[in-house]
Amino acid sequence: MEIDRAIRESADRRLQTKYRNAVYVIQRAFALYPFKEVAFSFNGGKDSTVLLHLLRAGYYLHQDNTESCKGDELSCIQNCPIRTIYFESPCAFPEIDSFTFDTASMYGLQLERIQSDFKSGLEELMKEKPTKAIFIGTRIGDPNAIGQEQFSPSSTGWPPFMRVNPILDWSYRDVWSFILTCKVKYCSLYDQGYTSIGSIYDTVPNALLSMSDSSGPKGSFKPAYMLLDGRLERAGRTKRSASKTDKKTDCVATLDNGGVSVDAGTCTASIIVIGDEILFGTAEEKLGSALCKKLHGIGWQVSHISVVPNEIDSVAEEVELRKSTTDMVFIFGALGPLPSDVSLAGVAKAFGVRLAPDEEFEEYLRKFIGNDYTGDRNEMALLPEGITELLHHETLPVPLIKCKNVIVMAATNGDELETQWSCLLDLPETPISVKAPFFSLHLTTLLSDVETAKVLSKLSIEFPDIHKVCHRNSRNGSLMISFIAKDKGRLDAATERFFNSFPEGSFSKVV
Ligand SMILES: Cc1cc2nc3c(=O)[nH]c(=O)nc-3n(C[C@H](O)[C@H](O)[C@H](O)COP(=O)(O)O)c2cc1C
Ligand SMILES: Nc1ncnc2c1ncn2[C@@H]1O[C@H](COP(=O)(O)OP(=O)(O)OP(=O)(O)O)[C@@H](O)[C@H]1O
Ligand SMILES: [Mg+2]
Repeated sequence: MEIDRAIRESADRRLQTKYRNAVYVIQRAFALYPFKEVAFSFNGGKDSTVLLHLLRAGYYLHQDNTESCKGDELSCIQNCPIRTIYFESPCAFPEIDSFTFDTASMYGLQLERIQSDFKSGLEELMKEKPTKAIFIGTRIGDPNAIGQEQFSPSSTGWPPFMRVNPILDWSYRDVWSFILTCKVKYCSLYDQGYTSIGSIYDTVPNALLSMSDSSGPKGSFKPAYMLLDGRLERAGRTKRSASKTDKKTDCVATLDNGGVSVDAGTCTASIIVIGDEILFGTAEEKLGSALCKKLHGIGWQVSHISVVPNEIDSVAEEVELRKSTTDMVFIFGALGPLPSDVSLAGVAKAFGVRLAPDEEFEEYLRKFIGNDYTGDRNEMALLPEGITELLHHETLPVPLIKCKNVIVMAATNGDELETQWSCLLDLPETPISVKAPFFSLHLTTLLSDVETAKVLSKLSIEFPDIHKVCHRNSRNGSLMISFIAKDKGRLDAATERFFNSFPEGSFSKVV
């Protein structure tokens, strides 16, 4: 069978492994479900094109080989008459439509064209023809891949079937290595700079493949397989706005402040420090406090700093709690190859996903660590599956890791934090938006706690929006009081009311 032969004859060990694993998943599915109750979701895209040929290989290997291919060329090519569903749309590219139809007819696929949306289309399909499993070309990194495994039951609210994702762990590069190694046809749009294809309204060629600057005529693009950084595969897809349930929408409205974009509201952060060394008293916690200062400096409010032991469950519990109550969670510590380095496992557990090898991160580590970095199963390259974004800045040897609204900081001291923080803010698409600043007034007084307490309590009722922070450095020394707020007018009104409640000269301002 030509696909199996092409892969076996190639010298690409990585591709051979990916191929073997995907074909194994396909063979398992063919063994588990009756062939008539299995469908292939095919849309002419590159991922489903790869899947088509894997299915042909998997079906060929699953069957008695002599049965399925008797030397007749046509029967060998059309060896997998699998039910194939295509959800048609008036917004699809004509090139996608024609490639889908031509390919289905060339390989003898039993095409079922569906005119409604995915969910209602599948509901209808299930009524007409029992369907137990559907092969889908979803890959890690696709927005809908989060939490999926190679076999994942359809979601609640969807008709019941098994989603079979044989190429879930394939990278962008794996997809193109397969297509080019097997020399199979693909949709012509990929030769015009499209790297991931949605509808005609939300898809343009990937600007990273543009040749207008140097190598080619204006307005032309290199083919999709020339894209070096697979993470930018969806750069030609216009972004959807954040969902209403996404807490980050609180931070969306922006004011323009002399060229620096400043968000109007406040964002909240929590900081989790993972450190047995702190809990055992052998080291002091410094990074949390330093980051707190930095966040305050850009108008963010830190609502919680915690120190947890180096245990997966403790980290997972804390992350789970904080990720849903604050806009951003920052984690320090427990990052690396040591047994105590549990931060990423804790984050994965908190989000209910597994740790999976990340090819891009692996490459950064290999460059950074060099010869000591061995094998593609190195544990340091295992990242929470489907939720990880690498935040790369040219100053950093290895990108920072962001999983949804959790950022795992690699800093182990103040200097490193300084660098990573600057890089984080300097990213073109930084997840940390600068907010309107806090205004504050800091005072000291020799008045007793009892004398000030009553006035402060009354002030809290009238000015609940003003933070009042009181502390002392010694029991007999002066009391320090800070008033902090975003609204300068309210801050002035509150402090004036406060001053008026005491004899003149009771307070000194601290600059
Ligand atoms: C055959 C098939 C099965 C799907 N099953 C589910 C599902 O069980 N749960 C779900 O939330 N979405 C399901 N989807 C929708 C996909 O998650 C996703 O929204 C769709 O592929 C569109 O991707 P896009 O928004 O990136 O274009 C399914 C889609 C297809 C084609
Ligand atoms: N209109 C559709 N009809 C049938 N299956 C679809 C459709 N849209 C998506 N799918 C399924 O979802 C998978 C993932 O879609 P996705 O758009 O990410 O990949 P692709 O279209 O194969 O490649 P690309 O990322 O280049 O667009 C497809 O491989 C296919 O299995
Ligand atoms: Mg697509």
